[in-house]
Amino acid sequence: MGAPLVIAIDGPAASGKGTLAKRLAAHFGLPHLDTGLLYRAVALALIDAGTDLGDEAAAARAAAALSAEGLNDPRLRERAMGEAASRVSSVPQVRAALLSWQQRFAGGPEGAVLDGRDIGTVVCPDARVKLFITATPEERARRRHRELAGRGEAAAPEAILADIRARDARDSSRTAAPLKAAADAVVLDTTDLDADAAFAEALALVIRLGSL
Ligand SMILES: Nc1ncnc2c1ncn2[C@@H]1O[C@H](COP(=O)(O)OP(=O)(O)O)[C@@H](O)[C@H]1O
Ligand SMILES: Nc1ccn([C@@H]2O[C@H](COP(=O)(O)OP(=O)(O)O)[C@@H](O)[C@H]2O)c(=O)n1
Repeated sequence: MGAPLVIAIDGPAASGKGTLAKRLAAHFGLPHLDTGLLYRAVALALIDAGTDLGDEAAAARAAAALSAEGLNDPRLRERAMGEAASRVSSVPQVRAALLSWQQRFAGGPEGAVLDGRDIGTVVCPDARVKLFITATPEERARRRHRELAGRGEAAAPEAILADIRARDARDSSRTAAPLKAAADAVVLDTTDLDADAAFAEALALVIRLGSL
């Protein structure tokens, strides 16, 4: 078996990083972790317990108690959960509790594909391949709107754009592991690429950067 292939994929909301991560993982036969689900699950645990999302100690306890089964709840994909996850994810104790989980996942013998906000900067700083996926806020809002509508969750497109802008601002400005491209990440702007074209570009980058 060759050296493990760890692929770190970061980027803002609805940039397409999860779609790419899933397809790359399938292509290379690697396990995939959508790390946003961990933060969404912490937020959902607080909501289900009727606890204020601003209660940092409760958020840290929920992060420490997280179980893999909790990540299958379909409510995690709801629109409000992205915003709630963004709030709890700025708590350093929450991030610390989830870090070892993510690093254990990435440390398997074949490697792994992880997508999130701080994979290339904090979780897997030694990843062989780091991609930072972007698209304009308007295009990301269009994608998220289509996705939510497809699942029967209707919302005004302008409200989704406002969500995306607010989340970008919060995720980029927080002190703990802010959203940003690692210095050695390659940026892929998918604004004018459909999902297949984005995958073709990402695959070519992984092959080149990973010397595969
Ligand atoms: N390049 C693309 N062009 C158009 N739609 C896309 C593209 N990439 C992903 N999508 C769609 O946009 C939505 C958000 O993609 P997703 O991968 O979940 O983004 P993220 O993980 O960055 O939040 C999904 O419905 C997905 O199918
Ligand atoms: N590695 C990560 C992943 C997500 N998050 C947080 O969790 C929120 C939800 O992430 P997500 O990836 O599920 O959201 P989308 O990009 O799919 O909308 C983000 O807005 C971040 O605040 C994070 O801080 N670090």
